[in-house]
Amino acid sequence: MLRLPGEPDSAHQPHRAGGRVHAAHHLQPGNAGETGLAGRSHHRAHPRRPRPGPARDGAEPAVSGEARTPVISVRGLTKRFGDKVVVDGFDLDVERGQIHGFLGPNGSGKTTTIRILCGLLVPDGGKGTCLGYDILGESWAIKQRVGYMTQRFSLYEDLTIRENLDFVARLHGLAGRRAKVDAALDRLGLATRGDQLAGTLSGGWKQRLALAACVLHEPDLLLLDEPTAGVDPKARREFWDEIHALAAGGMTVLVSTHYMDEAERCHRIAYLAYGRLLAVGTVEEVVRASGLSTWHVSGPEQRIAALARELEGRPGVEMVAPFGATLHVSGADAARLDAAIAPYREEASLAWNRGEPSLEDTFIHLMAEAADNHAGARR
Ligand SMILES: Nc1ncnc2c1ncn2[C@@H]1O[C@H](COP(=O)(O)OP(=O)(O)OP(=O)(O)O)[C@@H](O)[C@H]1O
Repeated sequence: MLRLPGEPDSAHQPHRAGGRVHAAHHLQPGNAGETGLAGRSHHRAHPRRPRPGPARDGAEPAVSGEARTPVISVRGLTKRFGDKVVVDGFDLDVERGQIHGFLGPNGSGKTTTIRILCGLLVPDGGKGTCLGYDILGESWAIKQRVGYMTQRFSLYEDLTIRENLDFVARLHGLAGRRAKVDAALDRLGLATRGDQLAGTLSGGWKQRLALAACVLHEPDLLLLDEPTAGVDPKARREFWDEIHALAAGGMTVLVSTHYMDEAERCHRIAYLAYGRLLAVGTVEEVVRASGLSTWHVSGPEQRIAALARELEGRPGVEMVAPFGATLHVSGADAARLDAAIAPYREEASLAWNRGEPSLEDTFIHLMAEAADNHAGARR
């Protein structure tokens, strides 16, 4: 399916043809329409800009002066589907070479925002730039320089690994196609398995292949929509090592995820709920800004289970979460939380320690606050 620059997205779901899945919107093997339209040789819409120095895993990337130009800078993005506001006054700045995590509950507007950023959806309000191009008027140029990996595996399962990569290279009109495909296979560690059907790969390998396809044209910005959903921990770790290697080479990455360990591997994160940005910053900044206080209490298993029930719902106690034989007890008002647990502090079988709220605690707290604020609001 061809999509013209700036054309609104009418097909949210990929369509099937001849048993193959075609993600109408993807820019990986994906945006066949886009690249097909480009049809021409792969030309850069703008000269490649300087890339920053290597990023350290989990730390701010080492970026110098000019490289600090934002790759994404948007203000007030708004998108409605019918009478439902799914992206609501969204602001974001992402610097070059950063891995920026995008988190939020199902339906919070992450995919919709990603699709606006790469020019596949036209927002109803707001403005901004992506890779220095206007997201409203220059989506065509943005599409050329972005790699977008959709939630659904959208390569051809009945083509081999090599054929898939070759197909993507053709779509992008890449010069030196064979060498680029060989290099991608090498990098993937699949040089000897190029003739294997993509459909026979495990989930983790499929995702790595999809990532390789996404970066074949060396985009400046990589948009990854839940790329490791359902993938086992080892494969997820390898996938993230690859993301870090790409960022160290200067690629900027915006990645949506539901996994807390993945959020912690990002330089910065943004948390959305009901289409609104509720928190943004490093993991430490987001946790600190939540203002949550947390106690960890451990003791005999049965006592801990009973204590969880007793604490649940007490004024000042927002969350009670068991982790094995330890409970994490949190609340936003430290004095009220302390008062709530005071009757139990002297109990001989219990050991109380002040703890750090986890990122998960922080998100649940943010979500609960957002639900309160939005109760009754028309979404
Ligand atoms: N093309 C569309 N037409 C109508 N509604 C849509 C369309 N695309 C998304 N939505 C709705 O917009 C809301 C936000 O969806 P979106 O996919 O952006 O959320 P998400 O945060 O990515 O969710 P998930 O984590 O489940 O992927 C959802 O309620 C979804 O059903």
